[in-house]
Formats: sequence, structure tokens, C-alpha cells
Amino acid sequence: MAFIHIKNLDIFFPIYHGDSQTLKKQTANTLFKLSGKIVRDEHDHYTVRALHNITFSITSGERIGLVGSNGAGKTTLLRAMGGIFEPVRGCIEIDGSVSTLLDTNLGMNHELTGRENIQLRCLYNGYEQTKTKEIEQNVEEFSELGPFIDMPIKAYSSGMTLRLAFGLATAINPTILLMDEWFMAGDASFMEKARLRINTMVEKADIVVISTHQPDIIRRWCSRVIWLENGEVKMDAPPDTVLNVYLPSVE
Ligand SMILES: Nc1ncnc2c1ncn2[C@@H]1O[C@H](COP(=O)(O)OP(=O)(O)OP(=O)(O)O)[C@@H](O)[C@H]1O
Repeated sequence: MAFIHIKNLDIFFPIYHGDSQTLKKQTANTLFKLSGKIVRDEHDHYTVRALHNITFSITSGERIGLVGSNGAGKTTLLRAMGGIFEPVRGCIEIDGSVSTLLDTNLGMNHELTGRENIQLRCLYNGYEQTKTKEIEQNVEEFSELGPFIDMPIKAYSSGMTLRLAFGLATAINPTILLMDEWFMAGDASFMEKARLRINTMVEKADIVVISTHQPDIIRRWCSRVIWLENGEVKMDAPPDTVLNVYLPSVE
């Protein structure tokens, strides 16, 4: 049974030149400090406190919506659960295979072709040749890149990179799916195909965590909502309970 256990999680980012004396930087830092997000660490350096004292558990079958204003910490939390950021304090315990739909550049080598990137990802996941071939065909068909599949990614447009990254991430059915809603942005025909693929993935996954600003997505997909504000959990409850308080606060 898949699970995610997070206990007392803190994630800080160091800010280089945070103590610089230019007027512009001083003003920005003062505003940030007033919001409580910039703190001094034990070495007297400034850090942005992206997540603070986060504790919750997600069990098999749950579909979590992460909400919160810009900078609340949603992406940082998804990245921490995806193993991209290490906890500064606290711990994250995960059981299950994790797939992330967070950033088209994650794990992509821009010097390699689309096909080589697919093969590299399969190698990383430890897939044998038959499965790799299957995934390669699946992504090639879905992404509709034509001859570009054999061109280096650095020659792709942002839409083409999105198609490849999306196709690759959704060709593998994980037990835990972590997703940022912006990943669903794209042209209309792509969106239709993307939606179908995501629906299948969401249905098959044991656990889904999606960061979103859209109440429709939450009502449609989520069984529970975690509201983050200033890097902390403000509310953790069923969708209607959270949306009834959250939506009026952002209107
Ligand atoms: N690499 C980084 N370096 C420094 N600060 C960062 C970094 N990444 C995020 N932050 C800071 O951490 C905080 C949380 O950011 P995060 O991107 O997780 O918010 P979010 O809720 O996803 O916002 P949005 O809805 O705008 O995408 C913000 O104050 C942000 O400025």
C-alpha cells in the first residue's frame, strides 16, 4: 500500500547577497522579512523559509489538492515529495513509485535527442529493452514530434518540449503521481489528448497530489485539500470545507 508520511518538514533556500546594502535589495529584504519568510540561519546568512513544520500523512486511495496563494510553498512541497529537494529539517517517508509532472526540464538533457532522452529515462528506471521500446513508441506517437524526435531537445519550441516531457511522464504509470496544474497548459488539441492521458493516470495511481488554483480541478478530482500559506499548513480537510474558507479569502 502506497503512502507518504511527512514529519516536521522545513525547507529553506539560501539567498546569496541577501545582506547586500543596495537600496533596492534592502527594501525587498525588509518587505520579505516583515512577511516572516526571510530568516537568518546559525551562520548569520539570510534564507527564504519556503516550508516550515509541515506534518501530514497521505494514504493509498487519496487524491490531494494543494492550494495557497503565490509563494505559499506548493511547488516546493511537491518537489520535496518528488525527492528533488532534500529536507533541511524533518523527514519524508514514501512507499511507492513516484512520477512527477512538475517541470518540463526536469531530468531532460537538452543536448540529446527526444528519443535518447526517452531511452535514458527508461535506463534510469531500470526497464529492460522490450519495455523501453514500448515506451519509446508510445511517447513518439503521443508527442507527434515527427522527425523532431531524433533532433536535440535544444532545437525544440517550448510547446514541443512540453509534449515530449508530458508524453514521457505519462507513459509510465506510477503508484504516486505529483503534479503541478500548469503542466496541463498547452494548445487546445493537445489539452484534449493530455486530459485523457491524465485521467487514466489519475485513475490508475494509488495517490495523487496536485497543486492548483482552480476549484473545478479540486471538485472533480480531489478527496482532500491541503491549504498552504506562508510555508505552513493552514487547513487540511475535505474539499468543500477548505474551499468554503479559501475561495472567499482570495476573491
Ligand atoms: N530556488 C529557490 N530559491 C530561493 N527561494 C525560492 C526558490 N524556490 C522557491 N523559493 C521561495 O520559496 C517560497 C515558496 O515558493 P513555491 O514556488 O513553492 O510557491 P508556490 O506556492 O508554488 O507558488 P506559485 O503558486 O506562485 O507557483 C517562495 O517564497 C519562493 O520565493
